[in-house]
Amino acid sequence: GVRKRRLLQELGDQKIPFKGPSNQGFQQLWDSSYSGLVLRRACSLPAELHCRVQAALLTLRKKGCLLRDLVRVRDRDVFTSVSRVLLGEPGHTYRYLDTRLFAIPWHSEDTEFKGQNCCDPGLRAACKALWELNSFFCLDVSQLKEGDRLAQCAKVVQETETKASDEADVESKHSEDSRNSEVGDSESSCSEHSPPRGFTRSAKFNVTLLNYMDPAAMSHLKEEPYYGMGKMAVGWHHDENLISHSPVAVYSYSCHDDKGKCQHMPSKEQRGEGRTVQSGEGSSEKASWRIGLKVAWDIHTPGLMLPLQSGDCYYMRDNLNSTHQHCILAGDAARFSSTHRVAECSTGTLTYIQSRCQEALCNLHADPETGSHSLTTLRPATMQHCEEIHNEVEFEWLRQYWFQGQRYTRFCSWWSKPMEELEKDWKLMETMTMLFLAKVEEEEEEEEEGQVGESRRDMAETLLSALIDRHQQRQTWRDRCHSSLAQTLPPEEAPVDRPFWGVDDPGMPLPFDLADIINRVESLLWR
Ligand SMILES: O=C(O)CCC(=O)C(=O)O
Ligand SMILES: [Fe+2]
Repeated sequence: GVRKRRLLQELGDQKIPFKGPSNQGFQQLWDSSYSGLVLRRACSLPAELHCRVQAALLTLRKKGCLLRDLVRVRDRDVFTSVSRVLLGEPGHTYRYLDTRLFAIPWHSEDTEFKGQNCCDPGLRAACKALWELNSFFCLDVSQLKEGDRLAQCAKVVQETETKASDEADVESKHSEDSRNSEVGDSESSCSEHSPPRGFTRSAKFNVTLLNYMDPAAMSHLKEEPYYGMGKMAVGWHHDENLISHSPVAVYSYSCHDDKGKCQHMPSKEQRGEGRTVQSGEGSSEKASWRIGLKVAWDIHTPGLMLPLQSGDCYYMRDNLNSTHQHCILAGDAARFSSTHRVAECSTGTLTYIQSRCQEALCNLHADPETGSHSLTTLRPATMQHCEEIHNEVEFEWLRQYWFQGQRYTRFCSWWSKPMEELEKDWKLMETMTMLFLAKVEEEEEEEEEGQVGESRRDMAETLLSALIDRHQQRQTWRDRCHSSLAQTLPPEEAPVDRPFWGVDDPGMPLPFDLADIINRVESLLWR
């Protein structure tokens, strides 16, 4: 907000310079200020992998899995301009812009045997292809060395300089690249004792966030404001929710018109870097997609702009993501990207939240005879812990999940059962809060006026702060669900405000609206 405004003010009408491959000093700039960026040209990936991945992306589009997210940016609801879907390790989630995405599990070799039937064979095959790409990236990133990076950089310049050259020239470079990418070859140049500078520890990418956008279908794309790089598909940002210093690997696929055909090697007319490039027959080339990079909060270092051909990959290594921002500049063709990440999942997996629920429910005792419930302890610290878990499961899981409508159950039922179970646990926690409240109010009656017991005050305060938090967050989710943007969604994608129940629902221990209860507990504390 403020920092950004100040930067734009300082800049006035001027633009900061940036360099692309055709500019003098591009390579030096890359080496000096963007050394964490690595480009892997399409030709250094196995051809079958390209074919499977590209077919998978088209399948996911055909099935309608890619959807725009209704995220929150500075307290405002906005749709992302790209459509997305998350794939990843079973039970993993990825949180960005106040939105938790739930991964469709990629069906790797080992999970296949467990006979899961959560999605149809076509979708399963697509997920598996992206898992294979993920495995390729895990290995490739861990093998990257300074030498490789420089070799790759040299090629960018080389290829740009010879852009007007014929196919034969490109063919020869392809074979050069595949030699370089052989494991044995690169191992021999590396001493085991001293990993070269810039060496990245082996990365285990646990999710990939897929992006898709067809610029032709977008009525308005923002202009890149600082450098004048052109129309942005994704504005300047750091990737959120990652293990610090972990790499990000991106596969870029721009699909040119003949659909379904595997085009991992860009044809001649697809290699241009911008509209300015003209090819032989007088037909103007299509503008390519580009990635923009800038040093965060710096208006002196020139920006870097890197055109991507279909099938190209890039890595953001080391701390590039934290020291720099990146944006995606739209080309003419529709484009997919698969962005592989090491998500920070300490509080973001299904097993994590399930075990949290178990912790809370330890404090709830069910009488085996009557089935009636009671609390095991009333210690404020324990109760606070339980109420926090209650809020966590409600707002970080249930409401996040249902806010995204039926989108998960439509394609893949993997999350359905776990979500039902989490909701059952949550409902037991509603019972716990009800019992806790009853205790706080009952002891009130037993005590003499004017004498407020310390422990009761503690209990009431603990309860009150959890209830206020819950009340406010329920309101925020109600607002998000009923926003004018949410109304524009078709029924199957529309946000669902769940859990929600009416005032006279006999199955629920407490009302949805907590205003009355909050008032009661507050007035009890004021005595
Ligand atoms: O599409 C890309 O190349 C990267 C998109 C991106 O920056 C993101 O999804 O965070
Ligand atoms: Fe990003």
